Amino acid sequence: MPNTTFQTDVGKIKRILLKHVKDAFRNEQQIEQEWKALHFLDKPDRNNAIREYDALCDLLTGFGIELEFLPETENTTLDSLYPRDNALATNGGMILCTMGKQNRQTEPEHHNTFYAQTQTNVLGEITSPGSVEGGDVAWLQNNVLAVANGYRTNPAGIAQLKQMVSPLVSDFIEVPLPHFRGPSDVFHLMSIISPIADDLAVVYSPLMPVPFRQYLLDTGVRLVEVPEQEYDSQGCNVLAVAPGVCVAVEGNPITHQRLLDAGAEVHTFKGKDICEKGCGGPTCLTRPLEREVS
Ligand SMILES: NC(=O)NCCC[C@H](N)C(=O)O
Repeated sequence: MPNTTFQTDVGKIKRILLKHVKDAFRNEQQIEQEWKALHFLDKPDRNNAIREYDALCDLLTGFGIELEFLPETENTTLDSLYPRDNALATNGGMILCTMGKQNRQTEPEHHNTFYAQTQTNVLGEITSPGSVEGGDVAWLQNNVLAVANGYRTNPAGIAQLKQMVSPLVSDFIEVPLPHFRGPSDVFHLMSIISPIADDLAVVYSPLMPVPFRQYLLDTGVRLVEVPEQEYDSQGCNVLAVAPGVCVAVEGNPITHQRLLDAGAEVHTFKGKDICEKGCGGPTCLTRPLEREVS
């Protein structure tokens, strides 16, 4: 029997937490009121977003993944579509985040309710003034946790996280992020890397700190480079549903071909209204809860 683990971003996903777009984008009025303030690139079309989201759910179900859904909530914004950012998965339990983006502060409490209802263990919570967003945290091979230091995840949050996970990890790597487009932009660790298998990752090298990129190479990770023209269309944000098996948003043909050339399997979905406009790819849309050790 394969073992379950929470400390990988590439093991075969057994159970995943989502927030359906019909519940995150509750109605036209909410979309109209929020999209500019949240820095969406354009106003989402709710009906098309629902079609795209249902197709993504079908794709995930096709891999035998058990889907769980956060409920509709009055006090969350369009950004609650991206539950990866609200919580981290560890073998000691889930860690609730404190969001760096002010308009997302209420999202983690709904994860807490869900975890209580489903008897999912919670290890702890990042508390203010610390902030950590799940998109800034990735598991690498050999139980190494990489955490970005940027506009969404700050040193106080990193210190809390480090203390919480120290008995669970073999190493804890801090990755300083550049300013790039500034604090209003969404720029996470997973904007520059998506682990695909223990020895394979999709990366956007122009924005990677050299020591982090070198660490990956030194530990035997092959890098699939995202070209500049596919960065804004979430080319670098790819969800591994099993080692070497990827789910990616349509429209990044160069990255996808490079993944195929590296021996990966690529499954695409349409993400104009659920990915591109809100600046969140498939890793952001999903909070894997359990994976299998490969
Ligand atoms: N992990 C991610 O990259 N999440 C994307 C979140 C997008 C959302 N519009 C945000 O600004 O937080």
